[in-house]
Amino acid sequence: MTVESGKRQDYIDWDEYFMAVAALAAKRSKDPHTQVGACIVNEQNKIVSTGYNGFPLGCSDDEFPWQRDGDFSMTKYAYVCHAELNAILNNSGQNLKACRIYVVLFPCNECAKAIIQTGIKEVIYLSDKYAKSPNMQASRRMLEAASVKMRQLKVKHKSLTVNLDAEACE
Ligand SMILES: Nc1ccn([C@H]2C[C@H](O)[C@@H](COP(=O)(O)O)O2)c(=O)n1
Ligand SMILES: [Zn+2]
Repeated sequence: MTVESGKRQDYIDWDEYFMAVAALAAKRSKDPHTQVGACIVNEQNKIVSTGYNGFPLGCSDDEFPWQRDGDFSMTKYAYVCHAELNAILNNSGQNLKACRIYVVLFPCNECAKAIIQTGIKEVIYLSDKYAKSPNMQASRRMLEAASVKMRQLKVKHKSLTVNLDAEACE
């Protein structure tokens, strides 16, 4: 491989770039246990939308519960809008047909339905920590039946640092 042009060699590839954008979106999540981000990309490798898990508009992060256990209506599970659904809903009216979705955690069954119905053709995920749960199994079953590709991303760069110090850019 020639490096005669002097081109940088340790740049991130498209998959890592879009997954890093998803991971950055996850940093906006207020969920104390699991922060998920998603990034939707079109066939031209342009970002169409991003999202992270959080409560719907008008549902205060300080008033609604972040608990995982107890009565359903007293847990976050009754209220949280998942990263993938937020990314789908945040898109400003573009057709998502043939897009890819990069997501930090494998999509649940409800998000899988939305992914399929919008025409997204590929799910690229990092973690599959809930793979054994019935809702992830249902999700996989639906995505398979709908011929949505699924791929766990194996990255070259496990950690990327973003420097927001203005002086570091000089
Ligand atoms: N693919 C996924 C899976 C989960 N989420 C959200 C829903 C919750 O806010 C959190 C999971 O919480 P845990 O049960 O791990 O305490 O992640 C999502 O946005 N997308
Ligand atoms: Zn979901």
